[in-house]
Amino acid sequence: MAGRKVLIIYAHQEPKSLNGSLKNVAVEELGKQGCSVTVSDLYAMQFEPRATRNDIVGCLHNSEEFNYGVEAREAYKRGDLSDDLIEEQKKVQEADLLIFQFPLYWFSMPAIMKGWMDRVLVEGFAHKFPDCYSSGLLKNKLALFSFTTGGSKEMYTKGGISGDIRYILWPMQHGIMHYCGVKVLAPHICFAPEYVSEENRKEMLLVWAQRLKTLWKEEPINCSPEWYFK
Ligand SMILES: Cc1cc2nc3c(=O)[nH]c(=O)nc-3n(C[C@H](O)[C@H](O)[C@H](O)COP(=O)(O)OP(=O)(O)OC[C@H]3O[C@@H](n4cnc5c(N)ncnc54)[C@H](O)[C@@H]3O)c2cc1C
Ligand SMILES: [Zn+2]
Repeated sequence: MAGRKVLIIYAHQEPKSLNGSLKNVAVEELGKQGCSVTVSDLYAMQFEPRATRNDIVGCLHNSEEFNYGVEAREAYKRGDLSDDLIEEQKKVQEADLLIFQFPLYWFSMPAIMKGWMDRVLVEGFAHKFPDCYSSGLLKNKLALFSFTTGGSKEMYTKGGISGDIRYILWPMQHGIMHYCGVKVLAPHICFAPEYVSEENRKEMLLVWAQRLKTLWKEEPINCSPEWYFK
């Protein structure tokens, strides 16, 4: 929808990958709609995934015993987080929609993206207990997890060898985004792109472009345990 702001957090090393193409499709389609689209290309940025002392500029709140969560929270209050974190938080703050685009790594997101979650979603910025879930500090935003797999759709079913794909989404969608108050749109999954024909892959990109055309009319999922485990 024209005027909406979208942040794509993208984790793939290779621009020619299917993930790269899916990211390009989103940039193009949302751009056509008049959205302003920003991409955090994590590998290209050489984004630091480790949560360390380096994230805090200047003196520590407690220099005797380092506690990352406490130090990040206090540094956020003082405006003393490292520049890369301040930059990412600004992008998140401005966005109406966050799209996470990545290949599934060990039933999860790649470490570089998990590092983005660990470092950017600081207490005081994204959540502050009891301001979590429906009152999380990033409420009024939407998130969408768009990813590719090695395994087939059949493998990722309840009776399948890998179990329902929704089990994998619980930590990412509920544990991270919902915890921070973000409403979650249905995930977009391209199963096993390496093992299908070129034609099928082109179809996957078309389906994604098609979905994006009416994305702003979608209702968020009911992000509760039942959605994942019933
Ligand atoms: C460390 C690690 C852990 C993993 N863990 C898991 C796991 O737990 N579960 C699981 O299921 N999988 C797992 N995988 C597999 C991984 O999820 C898949 O390899 C990945 O999702 C495939 O996506 P890709 O973008 O990298 O594919 P690519 O190999 O980049 O893309 C597939 C093909 O699409 C082609 N392509 C790109 N653009 C277009 C276009 N516009 N039109 C047509 N074709 C195009 C590319 O050229 C390529 O030939 C793991 C992989 C690694 C490395
Ligand atoms: Zn939830």
